Amino acid sequence: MLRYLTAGESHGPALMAIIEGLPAYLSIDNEQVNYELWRRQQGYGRGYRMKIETDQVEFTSGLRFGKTRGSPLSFTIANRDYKNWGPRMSPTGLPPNDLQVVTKPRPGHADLAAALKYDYSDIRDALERASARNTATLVAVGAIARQLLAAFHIHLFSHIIQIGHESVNTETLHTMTMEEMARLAEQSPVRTADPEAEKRMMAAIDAAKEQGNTVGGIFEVIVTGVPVGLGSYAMPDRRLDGRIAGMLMGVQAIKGVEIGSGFESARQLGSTVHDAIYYETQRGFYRTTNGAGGIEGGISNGEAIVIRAAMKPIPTLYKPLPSVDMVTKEPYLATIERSDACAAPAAAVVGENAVAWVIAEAFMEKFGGDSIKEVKRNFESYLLQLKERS
Ligand SMILES: Cc1cc2nc3c(=O)[nH]c(=O)nc-3n(C[C@H](O)[C@H](O)[C@H](O)COP(=O)(O)O)c2cc1C
Ligand SMILES: C=C(O[C@@H]1CC(C(=O)O)=C[C@@H](OP(=O)(O)O)[C@H]1O)C(=O)O
Repeated sequence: MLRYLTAGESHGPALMAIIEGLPAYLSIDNEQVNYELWRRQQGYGRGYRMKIETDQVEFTSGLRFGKTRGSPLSFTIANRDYKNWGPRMSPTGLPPNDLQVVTKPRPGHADLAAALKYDYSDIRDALERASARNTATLVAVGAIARQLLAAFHIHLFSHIIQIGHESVNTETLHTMTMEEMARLAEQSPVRTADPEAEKRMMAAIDAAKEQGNTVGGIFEVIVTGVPVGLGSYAMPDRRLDGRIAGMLMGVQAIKGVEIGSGFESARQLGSTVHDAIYYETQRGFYRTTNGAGGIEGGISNGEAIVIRAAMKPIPTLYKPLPSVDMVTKEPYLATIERSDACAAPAAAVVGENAVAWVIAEAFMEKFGGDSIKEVKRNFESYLLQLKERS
């Protein structure tokens, strides 16, 4: 069983994670992990904080000479901004005399609900962990899972399909191969594969920013090379679609997830939605469409897994919505705080790595072994079983 746990506050000394259950002798390239962390920090619309941070993973256990040893793997990612917060975020000691507690909750953030739930007198105790800063650890965890998947030719990419009202032209995307889409998205400041839409999307972000506003978006994650058979219909919590959706909804500001034709499938007739099954001796079973998005009955069906997630606009607004001070109960207009105007391109990278984790978990459940050699043996034996049926 593969599992992980993360810890860390946004302006505390560091973020950290422990991963347990990786097979021994899996090669881990720390530069690959750093590359994913770098990708998460990019994206048009990000705020000043991203200029302060240069996220880098520092492994502290579980790796020797770049290979896992079957023991828990742990790492930290330093918060460079901590030096600017020092005593105000010190894990030990007393609060400084000049500490200003936060009592003004931002609509759309965790502030009010969390302060009431945990009985906090300082909203900072909520926002530090609620902050999407910790998506850095999630990305690093996913980047490690991704290296396991790559050993079995499973790959992922993501691209933005909508920012505010501006969406990609699906006709344009249909003329491209997945490799082209991935390459174009990688080069785009908003991570979209449609160069025409890119201009409109950047303008939408600029317009929101100028108005002291924020804007959300939709990203798509595509996973290729997943064999038939990950996940199960046997119990709801074993369904691959449910696990992917749960993981993505676990990311800050993600408010909707769909697999394949998703919400659109509710508007279409069954004959349009479902993917006909064909057979040829050379190819075995195959489909010519993928409305199911690669998952049927909670099980991967061998097609590419296609997932979309919707991100709401960032809650911290330069022109804030009305809210009430938790102590005085008086209405206030919040003081201006630095913030992202749009973080959907960054969220796409988070989504991609978060999905990698879920696929790796399901993969290890099916083919799990204590060494990478054992996992490969299990995997290859299953491929032979599939071949016998085709
Ligand atoms: C990559 C990323 C960056 C974010 N940046 C900010 C930000 O700068 N300011 C902000 O108020 N919220 C930001 N958010 C969103 C908040 O973290 C999120 O809305 C908040 O934790 C409340 O959770 P909820 O939206 O899931 O209800 C960001 C989210 C992500 C995924
Ligand atoms: C730090 C990150 O994102 C942060 C997420 C975030 C929030 O409220 O979610 C608020 C902002 O934090 P700060 O107030 O320190 O600028 C973002 O910068 C990051 O992505 O690494």
